[in-house]
Amino acid sequence: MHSVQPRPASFRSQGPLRGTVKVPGDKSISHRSLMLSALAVGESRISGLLEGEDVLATAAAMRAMGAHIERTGEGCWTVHGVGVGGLMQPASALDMGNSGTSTRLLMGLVASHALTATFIGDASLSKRPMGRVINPLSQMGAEFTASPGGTLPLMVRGLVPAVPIRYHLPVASAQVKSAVLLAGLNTPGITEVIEPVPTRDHSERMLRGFGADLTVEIDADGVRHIRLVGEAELKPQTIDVPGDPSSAAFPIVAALITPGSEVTVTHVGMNPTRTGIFKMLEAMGADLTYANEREVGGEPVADITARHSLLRGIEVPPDIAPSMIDEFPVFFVAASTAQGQTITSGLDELRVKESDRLALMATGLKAIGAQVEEREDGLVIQGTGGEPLEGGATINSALDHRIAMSFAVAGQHCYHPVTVDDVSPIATSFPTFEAMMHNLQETH
Ligand SMILES: O=C(O)C1=C[C@@H](OP(=O)(O)O)[C@@H](O)[C@H](O)C1
Ligand SMILES: C=C(OP(=O)(O)O)C(=O)O
Repeated sequence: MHSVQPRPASFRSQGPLRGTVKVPGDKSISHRSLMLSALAVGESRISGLLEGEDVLATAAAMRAMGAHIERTGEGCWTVHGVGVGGLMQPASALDMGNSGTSTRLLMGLVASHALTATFIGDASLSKRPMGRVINPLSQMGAEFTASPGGTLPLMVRGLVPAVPIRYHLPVASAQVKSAVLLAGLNTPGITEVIEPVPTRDHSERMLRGFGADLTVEIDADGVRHIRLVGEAELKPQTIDVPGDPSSAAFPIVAALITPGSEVTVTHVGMNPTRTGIFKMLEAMGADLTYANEREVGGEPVADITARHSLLRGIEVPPDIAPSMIDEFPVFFVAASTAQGQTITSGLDELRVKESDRLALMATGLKAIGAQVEEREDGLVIQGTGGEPLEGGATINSALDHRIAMSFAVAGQHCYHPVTVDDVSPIATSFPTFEAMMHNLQETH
């Protein structure tokens, strides 16, 4: 896990950003590829795995529950799975670090296995709500002892056989959806998740890729009914993890707001449940072009080129939020230097991420001179019309990698340097971020 000592860093405007970069593998796909490989019988091979702390926490947990997981080269891993139903009692508490995805998805896996596991995490993760997965998993028969407010540390005792459920998602969350589906893997009968607003569908795609019997039906109201036949047998796979669009958003926004910039990010995942950020930036007038569009391991991929653009403020439709949920912090940075007003709403979920991302972004952006109104469920931002922001402040990033990276990007287009109080959490999702930003400044 990242260092206990905070590591502050300053980010300043250093002229145009130019060059071609590759961002690390998709975090969501990386977690799932380790989990499903660990449940297949035989050897799976993964390339392009994100070697960030969140994913390493998943790898350590799957090892602690019996899978053989080995790193064979940069981003290359082999996994010998134990089979669905074969997870073993871990010898000690599973340390999830900063990772909500690891925690919630693994709670699902444990819920239908004959074992008891304790989940612990860092100060940020220990504040995040787990009731949203405890509820459906309790209906399936798992037992929980959680800290007050349904938080970590918590203990899960799985039930075998678990009880299949039909679960209406009360919140648009791919983590909740995935927790229930993963619990359904070792549950007799059909586990169904009903999803009124689509969220990232990597679990569905990958479960099918591993040979699970999973169907998705979209009814007349556009509601998705995801049905998984339990007691599945998963077959080992070879997985090439595409680059993470959530990580690509940082150099792309940096290029869009910094005059004279042109940056290409190669091999970016373009799954339509993830590309809301690019659509919204384009709606603001961003010059984005896509090349080399192809499919990699069941996921669409492209190379994206971003050129400096004068962005115009927009109203973001709330139903697009799940497809850009992690990109709002950096999107707010883009809005702060756009022409006119950007209005966002329906973003209550941002208050329960690694930090309260609405509050932290509003406070931080105001501190560097942006005009921001914080509302209950969104921000309203009056942009500078392309002028740099003032900068010259130290930002509280509250153990949140995306807040830290967003203000690093903001620093590219400020009159005075922006200091981020602690950049060490960036290693949870994007260990090469600082080096990449440096390269984009140096290649010209
Ligand atoms: O399923 C996933 O891999 C994720 C789902 C999202 O969380 P929610 O399900 O809480 O929206 C996202 O914010 C997180 O970074 C990764
Ligand atoms: C919310 C995030 O991750 P997690 O929920 O896995 O901690 C994120 O990466 O922005």
